[in-house]
Amino acid sequence: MRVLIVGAGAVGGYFGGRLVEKGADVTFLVRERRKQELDRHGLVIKSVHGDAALKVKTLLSGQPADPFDLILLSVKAYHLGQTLASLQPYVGKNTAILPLLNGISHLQEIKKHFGEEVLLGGLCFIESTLNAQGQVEQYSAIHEIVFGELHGETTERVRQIGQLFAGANMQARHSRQIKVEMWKKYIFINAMSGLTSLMRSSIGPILASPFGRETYLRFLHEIVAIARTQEPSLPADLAERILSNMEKLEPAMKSSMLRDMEKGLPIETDHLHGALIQLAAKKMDLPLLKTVYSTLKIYQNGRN
Ligand SMILES: NC(=O)C1=CN([C@@H]2O[C@H](COP(=O)(O)OP(=O)(O)OC[C@H]3O[C@@H](n4cnc5c(N)ncnc54)[C@H](OP(=O)(O)O)[C@@H]3O)[C@@H](O)[C@H]2O)C=CC1
Ligand SMILES: CC(C)(CO)C(=O)C(=O)O
Repeated sequence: MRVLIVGAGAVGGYFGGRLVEKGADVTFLVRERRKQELDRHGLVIKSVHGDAALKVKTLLSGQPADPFDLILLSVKAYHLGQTLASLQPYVGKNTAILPLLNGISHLQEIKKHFGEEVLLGGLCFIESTLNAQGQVEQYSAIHEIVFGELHGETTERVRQIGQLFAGANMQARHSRQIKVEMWKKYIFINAMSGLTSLMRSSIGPILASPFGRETYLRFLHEIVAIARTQEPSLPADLAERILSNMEKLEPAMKSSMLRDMEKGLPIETDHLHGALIQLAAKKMDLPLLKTVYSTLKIYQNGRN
């Protein structure tokens, strides 16, 4: 299976690197600066699961290549539009696109470009970032991809993708309910990125602060209320379940959004918080979600 990883950043670099380590046929679609970095130093992973320094194949957008069997999409949401436009030559009638972005609205955007057939549902659980040397740093025990057909069937291509990941130094799981799982991850990350970025803290001190737990639960309730209008099969007690899972996480855990803010980088608040507000009925009362979104927009506009 020929695999194209689009974006050799914290997510694409990590999972793509784990596939290269396994011996899979992997190419990274990158931009000029990242290409030079990878050509000069290789793809370096510093991880709690073991370090790696790998020689990798790269492709610059516009360079000729046959369509790939699988495209793993791992760019930030604010780069998606221009990235999709550059992918056209590499998408053929047998290509599957597996997006690993946080959020939901990118599914529509990908469909608009390439139609419904190519698109799989996907998400990942990993805590990783690129350091100043362009090395992938990966911190906590979890390093998992979840994937599946949006219609839920177990097709030949998802079987093949399962085989691709099998034996690599990472976890991968096929889901027959990938859309629901994407919504659950979206709710989880919406709340986690929102509050860790708003309070500029990892999760432990937030939950331990005087009204931290209460605020977290209220925020989750707002988010779950919107999500259930879109995906009614989500359980009514999801906010409580997510909070109880959050309490089991390592207290030092941060969202990738907070890590990006600490580096002064752009953030995905339009894609995560803004897109959710757009899905909400006008009459819904969303004080926390709107506070988070407007605070993060102040950061974003300040950068601009
Ligand atoms: N990091 C994490 O812990 C997690 C992140 N996620 C999600 O995964 C997605 C990716 O995040 P992450 O990996 O952290 O982001 P990064 O910024 O680390 O990586 C994105 C990469 O995409 C590259 N890129 C941007 N545009 C293009 C393009 N047109 N062609 C080729 N490459 C391009 C950037 O390269 P360049 O150097 O050229 O700018 C960059 O290296 C996000 O939606 C995020 O929310 C999900 C779970 C965990
Ligand atoms: C919370 C985490 C690390 C889980 O994968 C994540 O998705 C992110 O920070 O973007």
